[in-house]
Amino acid sequence: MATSSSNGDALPVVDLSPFLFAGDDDGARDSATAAVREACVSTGFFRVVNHGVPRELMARALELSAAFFALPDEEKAKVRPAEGSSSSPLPAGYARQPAHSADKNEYLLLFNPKLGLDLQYPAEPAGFRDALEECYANLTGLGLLIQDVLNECMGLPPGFLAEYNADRNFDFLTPLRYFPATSAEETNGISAHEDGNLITFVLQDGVGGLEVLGGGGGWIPADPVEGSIIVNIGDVVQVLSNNKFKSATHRVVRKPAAHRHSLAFFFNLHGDKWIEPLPEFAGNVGEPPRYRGFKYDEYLQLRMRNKTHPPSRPEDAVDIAHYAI
Ligand SMILES: O=C(O)CCC(=O)C(=O)O
Ligand SMILES: [Fe+2]
Repeated sequence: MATSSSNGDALPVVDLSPFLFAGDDDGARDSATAAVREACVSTGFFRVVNHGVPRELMARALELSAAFFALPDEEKAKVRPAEGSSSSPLPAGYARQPAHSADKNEYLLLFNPKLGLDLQYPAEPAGFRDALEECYANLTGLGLLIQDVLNECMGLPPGFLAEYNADRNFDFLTPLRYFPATSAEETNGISAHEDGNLITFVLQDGVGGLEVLGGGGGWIPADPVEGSIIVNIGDVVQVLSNNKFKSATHRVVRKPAAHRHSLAFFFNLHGDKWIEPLPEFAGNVGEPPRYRGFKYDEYLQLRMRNKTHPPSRPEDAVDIAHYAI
């Protein structure tokens, strides 16, 4: 079976084995592709299994991440390239959300290890850096695979997205730690948002709290299922598809008495790329474009400003509606 909705799982589940192992018939690929398409036009959120990323690596990376975030603040603060010393697309390394932010988490922002940026990867705990680099490589491979599936779902010429999004230097990996909820009212871990990139992968520990906004307006839990990876579609795909494919609205609700750890990987477009609805979803089908064109880096910087200088009113944060026509 290519797809299933396993017992009690609120998310569509897509089995990627037909794409990874030779010998599978086209029918299994077609039904997995159809399941991805259905998820993309409804919520932009699904779960993948048999994705090829080793279970052992996922568990090891999350465990070492918990050990890193348990280090004293002054140790964590060392994992930060000096201001102006680095050429990363966004500020790399360790950061904690500002105290006045509604988001209650701390994170590492890690770019392609091949960029050779000093001090963005932690030296402690032992083995963490290796695990992160392995995750980076594995999740890049998964991004390339899902991108090809999306290309098919969108009915684009073969290899179109792979060529449009061929540069891998703006992808980033973020280990995150959410603080335990302190009261029944104070549970926000990450406010409802959409991701700016193409495709996001989330690996999570057993605590739970990630939720996606369903078509009917209710929040659907993306419960932890060992070995599975959560996939969500981001703004780049929503703009290219002229709103046909949804950039998933999601949030993290904090639980009492437990830190939550996750690893999110953002398969992303290079900042120099121009982005606007593709003719296949606009002019060619008689639809007006729903977004004006923009250089992607402008949007990335505006989004980072939301984090470093959170506006006092959440509705003033810049999101993709900024470019809507
Ligand atoms: O930690 C998670 O589960 C999700 C993180 C997230 O949505 C983000 O960093 O954009
Ligand atoms: Fe997100």
